[in-house]
Order: sequence, then structure tokens, then C-alpha cells
Amino acid sequence: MNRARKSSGNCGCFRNAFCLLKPSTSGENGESDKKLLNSATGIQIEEEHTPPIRPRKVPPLDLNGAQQNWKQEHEVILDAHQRPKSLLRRSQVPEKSCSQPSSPTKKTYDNAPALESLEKLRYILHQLNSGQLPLEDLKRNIEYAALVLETAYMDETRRICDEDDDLAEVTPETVPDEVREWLAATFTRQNAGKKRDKPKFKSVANAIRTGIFFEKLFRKQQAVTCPIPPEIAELMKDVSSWSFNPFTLHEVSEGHALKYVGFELFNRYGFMDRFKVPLSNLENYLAALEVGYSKHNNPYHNIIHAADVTQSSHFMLSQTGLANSLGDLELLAVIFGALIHDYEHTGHTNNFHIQSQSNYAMLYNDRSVLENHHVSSCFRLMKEDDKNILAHLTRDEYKELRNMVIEIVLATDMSTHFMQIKTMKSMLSLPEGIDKNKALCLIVHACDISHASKPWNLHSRWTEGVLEEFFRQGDLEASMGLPYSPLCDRHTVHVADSQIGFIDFIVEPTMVICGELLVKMVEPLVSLPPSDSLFPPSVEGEDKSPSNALSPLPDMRNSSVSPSSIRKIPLNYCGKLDIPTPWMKFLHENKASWKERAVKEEEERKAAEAAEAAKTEENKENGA
Ligand SMILES: Nc1nc2c(ncn2[C@@H]2O[C@@H]3COP(=O)(O)O[C@H]3[C@H]2O)c(=O)[nH]1
Repeated sequence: MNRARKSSGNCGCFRNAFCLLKPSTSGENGESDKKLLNSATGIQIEEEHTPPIRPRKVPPLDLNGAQQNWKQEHEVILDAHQRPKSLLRRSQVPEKSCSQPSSPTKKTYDNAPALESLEKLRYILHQLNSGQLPLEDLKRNIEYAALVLETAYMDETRRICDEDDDLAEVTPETVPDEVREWLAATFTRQNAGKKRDKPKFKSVANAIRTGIFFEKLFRKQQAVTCPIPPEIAELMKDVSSWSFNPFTLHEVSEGHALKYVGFELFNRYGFMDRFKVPLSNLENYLAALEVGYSKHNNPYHNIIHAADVTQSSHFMLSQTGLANSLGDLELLAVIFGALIHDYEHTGHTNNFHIQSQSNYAMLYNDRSVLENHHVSSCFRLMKEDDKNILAHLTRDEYKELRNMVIEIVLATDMSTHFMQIKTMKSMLSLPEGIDKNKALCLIVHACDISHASKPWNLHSRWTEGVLEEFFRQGDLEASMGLPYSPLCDRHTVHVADSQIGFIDFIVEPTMVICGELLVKMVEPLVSLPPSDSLFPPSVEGEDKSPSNALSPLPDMRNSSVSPSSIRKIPLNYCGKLDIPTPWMKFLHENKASWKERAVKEEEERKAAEAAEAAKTEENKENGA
């Protein structure tokens, strides 16, 4: 069999070839550009002969001659197109294996190296099964086989680009003169200014086709990442910190905190490639979310709150080791659920909607009125093709994700709070495992009220916002003749006391349970024998639902983030599991701050009451 034909071309990865296709204004010697362009892309600009691509020289490893014997026992049977059809022992091999009829005009492409590497791979398998193949040999042979297959692929690619009959697809009228001029001037480095005979149609058409071909090939190979401007990327260095400041992000991004938290986390979790999320759809979807979160100008339930809850959920997943026991779909459910969880919040409580018999209350029969609206309208948004970020999920993946996201968003309804805590407490006390969906729901719910466990500068700002939102509702209730909802009468609320109660009875118990939940879910990963991967091996009969599908996280070599930053297990210097719970420290600090303020507020109230009493007294005397 003849060997693979050699070329003088650079057969680097497709990316190199693609770069050569960029309009080159540089380059001293047009000839060398042409040669590079020809060999890397197979475009016939002027030369008739198109040299094939040469595989990088990697000497195949002789598996100490044993392989030769193995080859003597086996024969790779080729089909009519010289493609490996089967691998048979010699005794079963038919008399004459068919071979591709070679025609003088038709270019023949030699599959010998590919076949050889196929045999090698089969032999390696054979050796592996008998446990006789050293790892080093395995590595070098697989590397060689991969190179050969890449070469075969490049040759095949050239064949596609070179075929005359395809040119019919690119009809002359689709290549207007100015494009032709540009292509000739760009790809052939002829002086575009002076009059010259037109380049051959075939080479220009090839240039178009090959450019499109490599563009697609390049995109396919290139991990899709959402664009993040440098000043935002700088802030995102803290995106995995519990003290991340979403207010600063919102200011620096000029009101797009949610968009950039979405972009950053979709990049870090590799969702764009894993779920083939079209970048423009994600941009459109996040923009629509930001419009929804801004609809009612809420001082609390707005873009920044959604960004805050999403970023806090990211911390829970990536900094505690939890991500290691979750599949890609579960990770997406948490991040996506957090992004959408308060979409188009009206700035009122569910109780207000029910008492005022609002349209939403009618629509959802007084059941988790706002939460139903959030999740329903966010899935409806994706029915618009240009916002459908889940378009490329399989049917099963979509079904599974939708189910998890609905549960997560509905679980942010405070009316389910105590039931969630009670259920989780009992699950934690039992030896059986934790219901994963309930765990994810609790994580996002905890993040939804977690600002009380953030640094004071953040918590105090959130408190202002949420209470102002309560007070606006109270003003509305008063104007509607409705009784004030709890904490909504701006004239009577004791802010510090109410916050101490919020922390003591709601937030702290939730965060404590969260911490216990994380230990229960992550500890088993650490006690696995070191040879096991970080991902629990699939147990016989375990459901193979899409959410358990795990894929390696994106190659973040070009980013400041290493894959381990999502799926790292927090161990201390003794190798013991040490899950960070920064929220506990801030909860205690914030409670102490509120206690101090409560004293001051009480003093101020007393002073105000005394002054009021004195004023009343004075009025009496004057009046009397
Ligand atoms: N009292 C009090 N309630 C809060 C605070 N932050 C959030 N909440 C309430 O917790 C609820 C969580 O769910 P929502 O976001 O729908 O609405 C939130 C508010 O009603 C706070 O700082 N103080």
C-alpha cells in the first residue's frame, strides 16, 4: 500500500489553517503567503497541484515485535472504499479483498496509515485485555494513531474542498465583483489597485467555500465563551467569594449585573458547549430577564437581587465541594433557577396579591402566586426562538431540567419555608441519602434570604431595600383601605428588632441546616478510595437520568479560572474535609450590630415619645 502523500504544508491544528484565511495585510513575500494558504487550505489560487497534508513525524512504537505476530494472525478487511470493514483472523480471510478502483483522473487518497493505526488500536485493546501493555507504550501509540487519523481527516477534508462538481453550488452570480476583487486582493496578494486579468473563478469560489468550511470547523473546535469586558472580568475574580459585591458589579456594568453573572457562570460551568447554548440566544434571554426584573422599579426584588442569589448559589456549589456530586443538568438547574427565581416580581407579597385579588392571584388560585408567575413566564420567554437557550437539550434533558427548575423556584415561596426546614432536618437525621432535588431547593432558598449572612455593608443595604419595598406596599394597602401587612407600616416598624427576629428565626436556622446538608452530601466523596474519580461511580440500577450525565468542565487554560475551582473539594492542610461556612461569622456580626442599633432605636423612640408627650402637655396648657 502506498504511504500517505507528504506535503510541505503546515498541518497544525485547524485553527492555524483558519488564521491563514484572515485577510492578510502583512507579509513581505506574497509567494510564501500563497504557498501557506494553498497548503493549509487546499485553495487552488494559481498552482494546479495541491500537495496533501503531511502528518507530524511520530515514529510508531514497535510493540516489541509482538504486534507483527498479532498482525500475521489478523487481517483488516477493507470495503470497496478502502475503509476497514472488519477484523478477522487470517483463517477466515476471503481470497481477495476488494480494493478501490483507481482511475487516472480521480485523485486517490491512501488510507494505509489510518488502517495501520486502526490495527494498532485493536492490538492495543487486545493487549490491554490481557493486561500486558505498559502505560507509556499505550500513550505513545494512541498519540500516533490520533495523528494519523487527523491526517486522514485533513486529506478527506481536502478531497471535499477540491471536488469540481461542488463548485456548481457557488454560482458566479453569488460572487459579486467587489467580493471577487477583495478575495483576489486578499487571498492572492496581487496588487488590487492595478488592472489585471481576473483570477480564475474556481480559485475564488474555492476561497469562499474553504473559508466558510474552516470557519465552521474552527467554531466547532473553539469553546464558546460569553464575552466579558476587562473591567467586568476584574470584578469577576471575586465571583466565588461569599463577600462578592453585586452592587459594585451593577454600577460598573451600568445596570447589567444579571447579564454578566449569567455570562461568567455559563462560562465557568461550561454550559455553552455542554448544552450547545447559542450565545446570541443567551444574550437575548438575559436581556429580557433584566427587563423583567426592572419592570416594577423595586428597591429590593430587582436585577441585583437576582444576580446576588445566583452568585451565592454558585458559591454553595463550587466552594463547598457540592458540585462534585451533581451532574451538569443539576448544576444548570441551580444556576438557571436562581437567575429567574424572582422575574417580574411586583414588589408585593403573595399575601397582598391574595388579599387584593390581583390578576396573578386569580391566575394561580392563590397558590405561590408570584413564584408560579416567575417560573411560568421565564419558560414562556424561551418559546421565542431567539431567546431559547435550551433549544439543544435532548427531550429528556429538557424534561428533567424543567422539573428541577419549577421545584427550585416554587420552593422560594416563604410559605413553604418551615416545611422545607422540617423535612430537611428529618432527612439529615436518617441514615439514608438526601433527596437531591430537595437539597437543591433548600440551597437556592437559603441563598434567597442569605443577605443577612453577608458582610454588614451588603446586609445593611439589602435591609434598606427590602424594608422600603415593604413600606411601599403598606402605603398601597392604606390607600386601598386594606390592613397593613406585617412590617409594612413605615410609621411603626422597629427595624433593628425586626431584623434580629429575621436572623434568629429564619436565616440562621436555614444556614445552619445548609451547612449540615453540605457535609452530608460532600463527605462521602472524600471518603472514596483515591483511585475513584471525584464523581461517584454509577451504581448498578442507578437511574441514568440526564442529570447524572457528567462532562469535564471547560478547558479554562485561557481563563484565570481552573476547572478545579468549580469541582474542588475543600480540604484543610491535614487533608480533612473543611467546608467553608463564612455565613455563620457574618450572621453573628450582623446580629450584634442590630442589637446595638436596637438599643439606639429604643432610646430614640423613648426620646421621641417624651418630646411628643411634652409637646402635648404644652399644647394643653396653651389650649387650657
Ligand atoms: N424581615 C425581613 N424579611 C426579609 C428580608 N430579606 C428578605 N426578606 C423576606 O424573605 C423573603 C424571601 O422570599 P422573597 O424574596 O419572595 O421575599 C423575601 C422577603 O419577604 C429582611 O432583611 N428582613
